[in-house]
Amino acid sequence: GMMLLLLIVAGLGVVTLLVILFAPHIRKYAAGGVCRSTVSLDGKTVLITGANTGIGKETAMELAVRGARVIMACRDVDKGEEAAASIRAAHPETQVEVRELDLADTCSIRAFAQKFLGEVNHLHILIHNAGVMMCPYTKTIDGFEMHIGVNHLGHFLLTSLLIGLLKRSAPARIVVVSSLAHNFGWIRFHDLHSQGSYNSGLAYCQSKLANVLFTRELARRLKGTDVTVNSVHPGTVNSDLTRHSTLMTIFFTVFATFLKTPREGAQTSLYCAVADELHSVSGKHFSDCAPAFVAPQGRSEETARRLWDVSCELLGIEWD
Ligand SMILES: NC(=O)c1ccc[n+]([C@@H]2O[C@H](COP(=O)([O-])OP(=O)(O)OC[C@H]3O[C@@H](n4cnc5c(N)ncnc54)[C@H](O)[C@@H]3O)[C@@H](O)[C@H]2O)c1
Repeated sequence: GMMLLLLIVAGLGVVTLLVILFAPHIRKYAAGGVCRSTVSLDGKTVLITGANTGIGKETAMELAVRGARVIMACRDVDKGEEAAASIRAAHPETQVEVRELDLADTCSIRAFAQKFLGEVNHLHILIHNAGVMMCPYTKTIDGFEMHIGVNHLGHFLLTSLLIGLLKRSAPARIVVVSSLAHNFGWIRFHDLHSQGSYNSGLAYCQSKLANVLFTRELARRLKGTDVTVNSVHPGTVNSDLTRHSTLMTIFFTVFATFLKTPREGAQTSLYCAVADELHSVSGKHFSDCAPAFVAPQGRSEETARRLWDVSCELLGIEWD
């Protein structure tokens, strides 16, 4: 017994030593791709959802530094203003503005869009970044399950309201922040809102698969418009996304060295938003600033069309 304990302790010691020794290499690997484009965004307008924290805030800052007017659409305006102030403090020349948008409320989305359309003449880059992960079972104001409601349906409605403006501003790009988690999801058409049974992890995966399918179908419909749309896996990023799950929070804290920083996590969104070589690439999925694997269920045109129709029906909109 004593011998075994000693062996375990020694083993753990060796592993710890190796991790410490190789930490810089692990960091380098975890950091993943970097957006190397130097494109300037002077005169361009960018809209990004959930921009007051994590990946969204870093994405907003970088695009603003490149000269764009960046509109940060946030559920909590005070937190949004705080984030905007910290961006301005670090980069006084930037143009960042905050607007209220709650993706869990279609009235808020419509009010936001109406105001936005009255305020801006162009929209060149739209980034669907906001997301909720593994929250307890909750419904949006409109009665949608929170993950599918915010991560997919909210962004679906927002896009439908701004698509005319994007087309008029072409060339324009849409970036949908999905996840590797889409691999573990499937669209439960018989119970999209998990009323029968709820698993917060699966509900998240379903919504991130919906992001991939939406990207695919929207790209098909936008052919010939010079508006492109691509989806992104940002990497495993040390952010507040895990706030609803104690287990995930512990996991993310323990393995922090293996994770990307929000700044590193923003690179693939930035790449899809600005890289010259992607000017006519649409309907694709990216990770580490490179094309990435899409699960078979994310490649099904049939599922993508069906989800499109169901989404229109749930939102009470016509969009063809
Ligand atoms: N962190 C990761 O490891 C990881 C991995 C894969 C994908 N992602 C995706 O990246 C995106 C950004 O996540 P993050 O890691 O920066 O986490 P985060 O929690 O810091 O950012 C999410 C943002 O979405 C906003 N949001 C949530 N509900 C909203 C609502 N109803 N209306 C408006 N805004 C709302 C939050 O306020 C927050 O600002 C998410 O879509 C997430 O699914 C993250």
